[in-house]
Order: sequence, then structure tokens, then C-alpha cells
Amino acid sequence: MVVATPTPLLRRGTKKTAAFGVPTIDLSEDKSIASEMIVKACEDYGFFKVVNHGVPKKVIARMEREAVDFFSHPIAQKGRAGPAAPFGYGCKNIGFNGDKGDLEYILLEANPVSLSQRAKTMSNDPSTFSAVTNDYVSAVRKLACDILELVADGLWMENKSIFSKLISNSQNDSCLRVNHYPPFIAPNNNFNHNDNDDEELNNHWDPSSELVEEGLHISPLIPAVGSKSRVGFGEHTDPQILTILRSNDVSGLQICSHDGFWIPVPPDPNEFFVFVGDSFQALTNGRFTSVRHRVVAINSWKSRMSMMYFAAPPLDAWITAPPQINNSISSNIYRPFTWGNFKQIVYSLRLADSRLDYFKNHAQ
Ligand SMILES: C=C1C[C@]23C[C@@]1(O)CC[C@H]2[C@@]12CC[C@H](O)[C@@](C)(C(=O)O1)[C@H]2[C@@H]3C(=O)O
Ligand SMILES: O=C(O)CCC(=O)C(=O)O
Ligand SMILES: [Fe+2]
Repeated sequence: MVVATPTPLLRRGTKKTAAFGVPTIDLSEDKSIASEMIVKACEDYGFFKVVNHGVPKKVIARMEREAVDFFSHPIAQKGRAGPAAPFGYGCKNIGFNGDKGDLEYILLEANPVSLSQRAKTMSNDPSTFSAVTNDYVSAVRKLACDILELVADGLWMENKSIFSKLISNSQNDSCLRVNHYPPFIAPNNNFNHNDNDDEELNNHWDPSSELVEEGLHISPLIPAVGSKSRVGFGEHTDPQILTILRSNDVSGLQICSHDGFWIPVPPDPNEFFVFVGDSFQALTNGRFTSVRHRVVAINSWKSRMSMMYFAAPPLDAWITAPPQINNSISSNIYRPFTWGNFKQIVYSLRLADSRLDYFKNHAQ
């Protein structure tokens, strides 16, 4: 595992970024080593990369091709997938409470019935679209389950499927998101991607005017007048248990360290990045921390495309730490809640809000 101590260069709201070796877990390693390393990464960062993950390259490549094809269509056609409410096609608006980002996206329920319905509005070849998406979802769900079983092992839980069973349940509420960020070239070519002025978002990109000739690679550049940086996806934590992210080779993702520094994560199209979500923080009584992250536009002629599988339990599943979780805190930080209760709060709040605070026990 490569873990360099982050150099404290970029505090939230200040100007610089930190150097960081992303904790990397090789899933072909001995199980006891991998499980110990995963637990450590979840405790220290709430974030890590997995290699030798077992997701076939072909499954990833086919999913990427479908997504590239979808975003290459004119806006009127993409809009047929329905406004993101929350599922469907969205452009710039995120959620229902006024958050905006410089991206377009699709958000899909990750179950075969919903995927086959939605595919009819998303592709000229719906059966291929739903087959490809289902294959991708099954492969990343298996990866998420493998990781959760390793976590249970690393935490010395008797029941190794105590966490994975929540997301392998047939009623799981997991979803799949594909984000597409426009290319960004700073004015006068003096863009410093370490800059962190959270300037007003520029709304110059209009996907309806985009001329995509070769997949996502050729798009007319919309000059970023008067701005040195653009927020692609504002800072937040993911509400679910675990997020499995894969992106193309365009950078932009940053994670926030415990001491408030923004750390750029170099993209790696062959591997997956894993984020601890709010629900996992609650399930481990705060032993793991859900990691704050964001996407900031980086000087690039190419658009960034990322796919996130958000692993969530059924709506009626209780999120509460099992008694065997031992950390330095003896009482429960959070009162028990169902995933359905939590989702309601999530959707009533803004992207950057700390939703778990609403479930804190009063004594805390
Ligand atoms: C502003 C919002 C969008 C979001 C729901 C929320 O009210 C707050 C959390 C957001 C988030 C972040 C992680 C995932 O991308 C997402 C699908 C999720 O579960 O929570 C989004 C929600 C969304 O875009 O619908
Ligand atoms: O697009 C990315 O790389 C990350 C997006 C993200 O964090 C999200 O959709 O929740
Ligand atoms: Fe996220």
C-alpha cells in the first residue's frame, strides 16, 4: 500500500492542494492483509483504490461505450430519459434544492426491471443498453460485496456478510450515476489547477450546441470567461454505504482530508476508487468517516466521464452499528434510522450539508 503523508497545502477555502499517495489495495493479496489494509484506509481516509478488482475490462469498456453514445446525442434526445427527479437525465441541476454543477448526467436505479424500462428512453438499442448496464451493475455490486466482506473480516465480525447482505438483498436501493463534464480551458491558458477560489459557476457550456465527432473527445470549447476554475460537482459526502467510482483518464476529482485539505486524485481508468458513505460511518459508529469530495474542472481538451455505483440497502433496512463494532466511543453516536428515513433527510438538504448530524444522539 502506498500512503504518503498528505502535504498540507490546500485547506478548504484556501489556495493550494496536497500531494498524496492514494491508499491502494490489491485484491489478489492474501485476504487477511487486504482486509487489514481496507479497514485502515476506511479509518484514515474513507477512501482508497482497488487493483486486481476482478471486474472484466470488457464489461467496463462496453458500459463506457454506451454512456459515450448516450451523451453524444442532441439534448432533445437525451431529455427523453426524463428529467432527473431524481432518476433520468440531468444537466447542471443537482437534486431539488438549488445545487448546480458544470456537468450533465444520468442517474439510474440499479435493478434489472427499472433499467430495462429506462433503457427504452435512452438508447436506439434498448436491449443492448440494459444488458450492458446490468452486467456492469452486477460486476461492481460483486466488487462492493467482496470489499464489505473484507471489512467485516478486518473488523473481526463473526458474521462476514453483516454488511454485504445489506446491498446483495434483492430489495437494495442502489443506483448508478454517469457524470459527463465538459472540457475546460482556462482563459489565457494560465489556469492553475491548484487554485481553489470557489468562484461563481460559469454557465457557458451548452450540451445542446455540442458537436461530438469522436465519442467525447472533440467538443467545441466554451471559453471560461472571467474564471480560473469551475465547480464540476460541488463538495459533499455520499449518503449510501459504499461508492465504487471509475472514470476515464481526465482528472478533476479531489478528496478532503480530515484536516481540511483538498487532495487531487489522479485518474486511473483501469482501476476503481472506493468511498465510505454516510451510512457506513453510522454502521461503524463513526470508526469510518464518509469522505468529502468534489470535482473541479481541470485544464483539459477532453471531457471527464465518471461512473459511480452507489451501494445502498433496502429502504426499510436499519442503519445502526452492530454491538461488535469496537471503537474508542462506547455509546452509539447516532440513533438507529432506516435507509428510507435517511434518504428523506438527504433529499430535503443541500449537496454540501452534513446529514448525519440530524441523527446524532443528544448526549453526543
Ligand atoms: C442535492 C442533492 C443531490 C443528491 C441528493 C441531494 O439532496 C443531496 C445528496 C446528493 C447525492 C450525492 C451523491 C450521489 O450523487 C446522489 C445520487 C446521492 O445519493 O446523494 C446525489 C443526489 C442526487 O443527485 O439525486
Ligand atoms: O464525477 C465524479 O468523479 C464524482 C461525482 C460524485 O462524487 C457523485 O456523483 O456523487
Ligand atoms: Fe459523490
